[in-house]
Amino acid sequence: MEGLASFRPVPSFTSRPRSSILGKALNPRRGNSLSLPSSSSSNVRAQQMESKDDEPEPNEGNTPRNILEEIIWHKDTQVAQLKERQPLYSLKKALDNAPPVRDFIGALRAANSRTGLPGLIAEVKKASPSRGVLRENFDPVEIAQAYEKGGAACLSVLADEKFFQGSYDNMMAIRDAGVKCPLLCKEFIIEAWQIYYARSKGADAILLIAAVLPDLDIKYMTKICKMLGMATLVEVHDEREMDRVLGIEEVEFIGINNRNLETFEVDISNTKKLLEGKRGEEIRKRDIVVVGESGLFTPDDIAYVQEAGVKAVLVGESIVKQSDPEKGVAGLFGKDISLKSV
Ligand SMILES: O=P(O)(O)OC[C@@H](O)[C@@H](O)c1c[nH]c2ccccc12
Repeated sequence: MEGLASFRPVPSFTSRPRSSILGKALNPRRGNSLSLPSSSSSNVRAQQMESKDDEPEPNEGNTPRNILEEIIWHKDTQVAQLKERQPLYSLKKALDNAPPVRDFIGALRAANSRTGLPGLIAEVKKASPSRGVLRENFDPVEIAQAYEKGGAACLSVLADEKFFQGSYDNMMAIRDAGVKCPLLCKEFIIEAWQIYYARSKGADAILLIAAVLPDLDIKYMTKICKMLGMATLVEVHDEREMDRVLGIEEVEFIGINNRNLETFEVDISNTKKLLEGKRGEEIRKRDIVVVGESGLFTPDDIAYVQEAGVKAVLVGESIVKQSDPEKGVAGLFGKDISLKSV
């Protein structure tokens, strides 16, 4: 597989990566369906759904097989357009004006030792493909400030517009409003260009999804983040992905998503399963910070994933839905974890 790593050195990166998910079946750049517009892909899907046959339709590689593929497909087209407007060389210049990077992992560790509970990455999330709109009156800055007051160590800000109704403007507005929590840019990253873009918009950390990227890309992108002073949260969902990611020595920050991004099923015992036995041992030995992600609603849920070995949690729905997200944080942990509580 031709990965990003083959395009090193970093500064001259211009080529497009081939992410594993694109390569699997539906790279829109390959085969007969170059840059298929989403409208036509949904037409194809609609036709397939009308089929009376229960057998899965043979996928010609011209329609996404699940939501994650659909998102990645769309992202691919979107990034190509953005890159044209702002090529890497000009993006790199813009980095000089970006706000200084904050220590994302350090903030989580500090919160963990301060409270004795997992550090909270509170997510500024308006909507998701699985849950629809979570909050109608959505003021990202107000929510971010409430999370911070409530004791969140870090924030995650959705940047994807089409599927999550997020934006980079939200991230910048939160930074400009004086919020001190380090920011994770919640985006579907398929190209190194996006990392520079996220940094230029004030991100302190990015997410890499193991289901989307081959190992070489994860390794290469992690190195770029390090060079930029950012943290890289590498997200896994199953044992196979965890083992792949543990095989990459640069990785020091892992998220276990309890939600399957292909089916949307959520099961918080996934965090426990992936931290059992040898995997957990290695994680402790390497002092990797693990984040329990998705589907966490109650103090019992937090205690359960903490017991499993996480030092941090990533929470969106349960706190963003509260009329007062600051109180939502206290409710989630079963106690006041704000700075004023100690
Ligand atoms: O709203 P929840 O269930 O608390 O989940 C938050 C976060 O884990 C989830 O938004 C998430 C985790 N990994 C992702 C990758 C892409 C988009 C979203 C996500």
